[in-house]
Amino acid sequence: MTEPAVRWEDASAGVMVVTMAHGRANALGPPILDGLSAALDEADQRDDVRTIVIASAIPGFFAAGADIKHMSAIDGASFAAYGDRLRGVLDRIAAPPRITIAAVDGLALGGGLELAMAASMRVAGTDAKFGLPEVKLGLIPGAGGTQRLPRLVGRGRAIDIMATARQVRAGEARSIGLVDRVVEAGQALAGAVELGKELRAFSRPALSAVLRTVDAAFDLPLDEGLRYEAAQVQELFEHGEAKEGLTAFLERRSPNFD
Ligand SMILES: CCCCCCCCCCCCC/C=C/C(=O)SCCNC(=O)CCNC(=O)[C@H](O)C(C)(C)COP(=O)(O)OP(=O)(O)OC[C@H]1O[C@@H](n2cnc3c(N)ncnc32)[C@H](O)[C@@H]1OP(=O)(O)O
Repeated sequence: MTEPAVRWEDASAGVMVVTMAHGRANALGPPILDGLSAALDEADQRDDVRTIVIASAIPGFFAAGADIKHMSAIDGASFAAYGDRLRGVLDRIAAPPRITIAAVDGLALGGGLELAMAASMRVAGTDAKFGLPEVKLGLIPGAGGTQRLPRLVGRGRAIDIMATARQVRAGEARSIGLVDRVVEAGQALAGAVELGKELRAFSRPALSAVLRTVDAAFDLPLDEGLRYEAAQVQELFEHGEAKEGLTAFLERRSPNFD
């Protein structure tokens, strides 16, 4: 029996670990997209899943990008349909309410980096390398890379990385904002689960509001963004868990967030 391209398991503290294991490079073809979709469906049906960690079991690879073997064999209509499918899965990973964390050891290239950038945060081992080498194929990133990379690292660095097709090592990725935490080689999954467990102590509505308001900062003019932030914090104060958080502080105890 062939191993599933994607499997998932609970890691306690509301963390679900989704692991990709397809072929030699986790090329993002239908098996991985079907698996990621199924894992997200499972998480959507469970109220106890607060954080999703996405990792790879393939040595040396997080994911090497969209499946070139498939791409070379399809027509424009299929390319468009698959692109919509791939972007749809990544948009689900990016969307609140859950925090998603990409655990990257090895290579995250093309769609593999786009997958990692769709996550809320990225934890990388020192062996991780990142790149958007699509220009080598006569393409550009087509699953959010041209939109999410500049938001993370700025216009100039994004053009540099995409135009040179170069690989960015973990240390540089951390220094330019592409990666949030760097851990020892091979320890990205452990580091990402640890980060997910840290978040368990905090209010889920507040964490979800962090995602929504930060994303709004890129989509709204400042004055509208400030109004959106004000509305979100008011909502949390009146209908969220702020009363419990504020009371717990005054009573010098840990808050009991749901
Ligand atoms: C119905 C499905 C349709 C899918 C079509 C997708 C449409 C998508 C539309 C939207 C997206 C468009 C924008 C494009 C996004 C992309 O991601 S394009 C791909 C970007 N990635 C790359 O260019 C990386 C390509 N790989 C490499 O450069 C090298 O493999 C490596 C990563 C540097 C590793 O080199 P090395 O260590 O020498 O190992 P290899 O022998 O090269 O590779 C090991 C095996 O893995 C296979 N492989 C590697 N990458 C891919 C890939 N992206 N797709 C498919 N297969 C890949 C490689 O062929 C080897 O396989 P075997 O020969 O069978 O061992």
